[in-house]
Amino acid sequence: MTTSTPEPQQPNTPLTDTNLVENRSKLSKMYQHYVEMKDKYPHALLLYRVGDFFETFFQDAVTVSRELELVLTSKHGGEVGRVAMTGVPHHAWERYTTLLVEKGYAVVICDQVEDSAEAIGLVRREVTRILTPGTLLEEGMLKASRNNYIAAVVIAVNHWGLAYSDISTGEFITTQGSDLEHLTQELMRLQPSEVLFPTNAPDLGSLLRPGETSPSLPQCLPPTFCYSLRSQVPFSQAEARSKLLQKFKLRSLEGIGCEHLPLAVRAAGGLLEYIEDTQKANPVSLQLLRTYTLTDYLIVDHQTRRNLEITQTVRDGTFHGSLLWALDRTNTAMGSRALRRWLLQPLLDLKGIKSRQDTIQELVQNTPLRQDIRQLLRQIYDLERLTVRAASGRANARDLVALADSFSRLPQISCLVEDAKSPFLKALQKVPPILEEIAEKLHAHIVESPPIHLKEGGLIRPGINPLLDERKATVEADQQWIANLEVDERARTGIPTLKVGFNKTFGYYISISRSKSDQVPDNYIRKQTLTNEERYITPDLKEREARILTARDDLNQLEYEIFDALRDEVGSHAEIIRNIARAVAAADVLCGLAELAVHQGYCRPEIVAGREINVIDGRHPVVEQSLPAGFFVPNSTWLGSKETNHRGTEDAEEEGKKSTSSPDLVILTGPNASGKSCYLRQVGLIQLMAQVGSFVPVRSARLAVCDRIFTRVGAVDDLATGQSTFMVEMNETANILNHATSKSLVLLDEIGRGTATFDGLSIAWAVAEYLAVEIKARTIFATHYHELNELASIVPNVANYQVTVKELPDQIIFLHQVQPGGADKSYGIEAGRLAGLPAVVIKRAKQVMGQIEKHSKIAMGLREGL
Ligand SMILES: Nc1ncnc2c1ncn2[C@@H]1O[C@H](COP(=O)(O)OP(=O)(O)OP(=O)(O)O)[C@@H](O)[C@H]1O
Repeated sequence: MTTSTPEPQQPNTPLTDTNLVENRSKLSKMYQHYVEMKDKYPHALLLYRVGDFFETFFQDAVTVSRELELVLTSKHGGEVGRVAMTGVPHHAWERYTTLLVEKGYAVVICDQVEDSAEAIGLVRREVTRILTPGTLLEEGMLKASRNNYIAAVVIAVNHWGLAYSDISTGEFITTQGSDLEHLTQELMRLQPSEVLFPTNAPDLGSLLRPGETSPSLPQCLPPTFCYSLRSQVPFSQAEARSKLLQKFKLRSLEGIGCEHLPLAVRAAGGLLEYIEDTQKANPVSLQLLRTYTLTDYLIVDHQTRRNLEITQTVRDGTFHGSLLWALDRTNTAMGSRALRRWLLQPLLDLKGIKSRQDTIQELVQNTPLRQDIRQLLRQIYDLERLTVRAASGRANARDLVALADSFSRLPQISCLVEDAKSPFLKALQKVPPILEEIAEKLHAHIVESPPIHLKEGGLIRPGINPLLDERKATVEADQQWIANLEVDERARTGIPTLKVGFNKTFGYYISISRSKSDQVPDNYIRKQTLTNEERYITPDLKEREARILTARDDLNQLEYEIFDALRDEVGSHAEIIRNIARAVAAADVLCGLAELAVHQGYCRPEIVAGREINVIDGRHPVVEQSLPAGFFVPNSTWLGSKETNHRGTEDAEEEGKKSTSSPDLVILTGPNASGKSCYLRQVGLIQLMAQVGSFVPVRSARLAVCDRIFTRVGAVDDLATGQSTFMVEMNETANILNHATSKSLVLLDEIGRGTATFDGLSIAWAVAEYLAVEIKARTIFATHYHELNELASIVPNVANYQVTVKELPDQIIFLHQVQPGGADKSYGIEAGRLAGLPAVVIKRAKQVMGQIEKHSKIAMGLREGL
């Protein structure tokens, strides 16, 4: 972000930059205060409360007017003349602020903190909240089905620390690593809305919007995120550590696993300081910090996540058509967020995978149990976010009723799972009794449909607080007196059109048409004359009115205090609620996966030791759902097994008994659009789903756990980094060859297409050979280079498969079947014909191909040492 020297302005044009105010004492008092506040937050937009509006002035007014398409106007700012101004109604601040934050701005809310009627001189205003993309808590600003992460990064040479939090759920996690590439990958997994980075650079304090760069940011930080450049101080080891100890009331960080991870501690401490700084009046309630290690999870890098379309499609970035879309049958917002997290972080740990599988299996086998739990889950609100709102004093009465309603469902769920055997259902067998007590109390205290506003009464039921009831009775009696007044006075005065009314300026009044004003009794005091009516008050009426107004204020205050105490009580049990919320979220994910398994015919994969990937009749979970039922052609996969190989052919049972080994690397050929990419992704998705603990779209499967899944799919120019198609392809391939192990699954869809045919073919050959011979990674290599089929005759752990088509005289029928053997034709010219290339071009292409085939003889031969 750059700051430029402002241009001098014409004398009569409104000031659009605080830096243009040469003598601040010439500003009126309110603007002097505004400018003082603005100095403290030069990189944020300052929304300043003036009466019923939040107003922005000077440069902020210009920005807000441009970004929100609001009228830019001006106001008198004292002796300096007019000042640029854009305002939004105060009750709609959330809507406008959300738009600004979504555009990557930080917004500072400077609100009135005293009643303007009681203020002596300038109304006191203070910063009550700073909103940045990563620190949102307001319900309307967050997406229910995904976490809103804020991350902090500390880099020391080649090592890094990364802490992240979703303050709307209280999740707070840290880790440390030694390869900057891993840091990039973690950030890409998390997709944080904001990343803090400590620096001493001059642009300290800036919030860089996506795409904006700064020399302070190291290359490994992807430019697609918002970055907050923060001071180094809170990120220092001493500051950060003591901040964490103090926050979590600990004597050492040993118990949470990061005492010896200085970079993780620095990132977490710096993040905590920022979170507290932005929340001001209502400190956020965070869970105890947790430490994790990257090696605890299956590594799925960003390219692979993208290629396998885990959370969004490659083509247009939509959720519809992604794996998450195909698998999500959850019934709660917590479950939906958890499923996303699980898919982005599959497991390596066999025990973890099996306990998820056991739970799904129990739910698949017990349909009434599954359906009853799902029915109850639908009635459970977002416990995670509601709890944070209660604990940070932000929940309204509807939030507390939602919590109470949800707590009341928990004992019903626990009854349902009373006899359950699997770990995730057992976790719901015991509901902490305190939650039932809280639910009862909340239901007893708060009315069934409370209003949104907390300070206007109508929250608390009668019979809860004698003082409250007494005051309510007095107000009601006085209101009744006023209600009767109209009837009584009509009788007394004999004026049938007499009315009692109320307005904000005069309060209650008696209205009489002017023609009858001569019949007005002596005790009426005239207050206002309109065209056709006279308005009067009486001392009695004013006395009642004063009593009602004061009593109503007291009443509302008392109701608020009772509510506030209830909210605090709920907040004080945040930890207990969170534990149950976690259990509910997991149960929801697993119920959803079980439901999916039943409806889509998924099976439990057998997770085995070793390197085997053995799938009988696998299907692509997303493509299958997009096609009419029964249209998807299942295909089997056999990789990496040294022993029994049970194949998915007709005589599977027979073959299953044979003791043959399956290849490590498969060369997959087949015409365009025959289904190679689909098959490749299907294998990756089945493996990933299995490591999430889900059932998978197969007839049966034996799968060993992978340490990483790599994909290299398609060819796209990376315009953002200015890299050519071929360079992107080579970078990705290099990354695979440098990191894959014999426990990895590598899925390659075309290598070497972006360069001259022979260069491309040579690279493809060498890459395949290296993967099979040196790394022995389980690999499927889809290619149009049939020459690669020769590799199988030279290298023993390589096999050829093809996606078959049926060739008719004037068309090709796609069978989408993967079978042993290599395709001898690519049908590329045929595909061109189908796409509508002119007949003369097709004819000529066939001639040229004939010539090339006649003269070309490529002999790969043996690699040295083979
Ligand atoms: N097993 C299958 N059953 C039914 N339809 C399939 C199957 N596999 C693929 N398809 C359909 O065929 C279309 C083309 O598949 P895919 O993109 O995988 O072909 P491809 O061989 O990779 O083509 P290209 O070589 O041009 O990239 C898919 O969009 C899908 O609808």
